[in-house]
Amino acid sequence: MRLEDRIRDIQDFPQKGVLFKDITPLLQDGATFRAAMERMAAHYTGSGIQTVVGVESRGFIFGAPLAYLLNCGFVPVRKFGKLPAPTESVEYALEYGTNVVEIHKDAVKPGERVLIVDDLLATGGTVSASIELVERLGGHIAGVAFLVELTFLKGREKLKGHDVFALIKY
Ligand SMILES: O=P(O)(O)OC[C@H]1O[C@H](OP(=O)(O)OP(=O)(O)O)[C@H](O)[C@@H]1O
Ligand SMILES: Nc1ncnc2[nH]cnc12
Repeated sequence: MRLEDRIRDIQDFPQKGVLFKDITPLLQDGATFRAAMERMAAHYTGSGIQTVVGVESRGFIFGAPLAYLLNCGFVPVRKFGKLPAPTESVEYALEYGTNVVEIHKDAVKPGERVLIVDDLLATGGTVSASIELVERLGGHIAGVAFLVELTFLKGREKLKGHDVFALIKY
């Protein structure tokens, strides 16, 4: 099964010049969504991941089932102002704009082996901010996983020293 057959290109979304990779057709097809989750989980079986961190909002779609398959807890990294308890915050730049992400201060314990998950790696700003949040709490980044990597945006260069895995590369 070719996962990329169920990812569609939308030109000039959300702004002119951006070729948007739309993952909704993949999610819509149960067999393809399951195959994607099982392939991602297989990559981390036996790697000792203790917690999966998913990045709002598309990272939640992949992070929660991955945590379930790996028998781990799930921790949300959320956009500014959404988490109710005390948080750490980091500002970052996106392919289109800037944003702030947050994590609950008590969400990760020092030394915990954390896997960060998002749907897509573009410039790497979002995931770098998420790594910083986890590291401020003393967590160990055991891996960073994506459904899609846009290699031409060179986000991987921002993630040097980390184990980066993507199921589909463009
Ligand atoms: O590598 P980067 O350049 O940081 O871009 C990748 C990020 O951009 C998208 O999220 P977006 O902020 O559009 O939010 P969404 O998940 O709520 O759609 C995507 O889901 C990643 O989180
Ligand atoms: N080109 C793109 N397609 C889908 N999601 C994105 N997030 C950042 N850049 C993106």
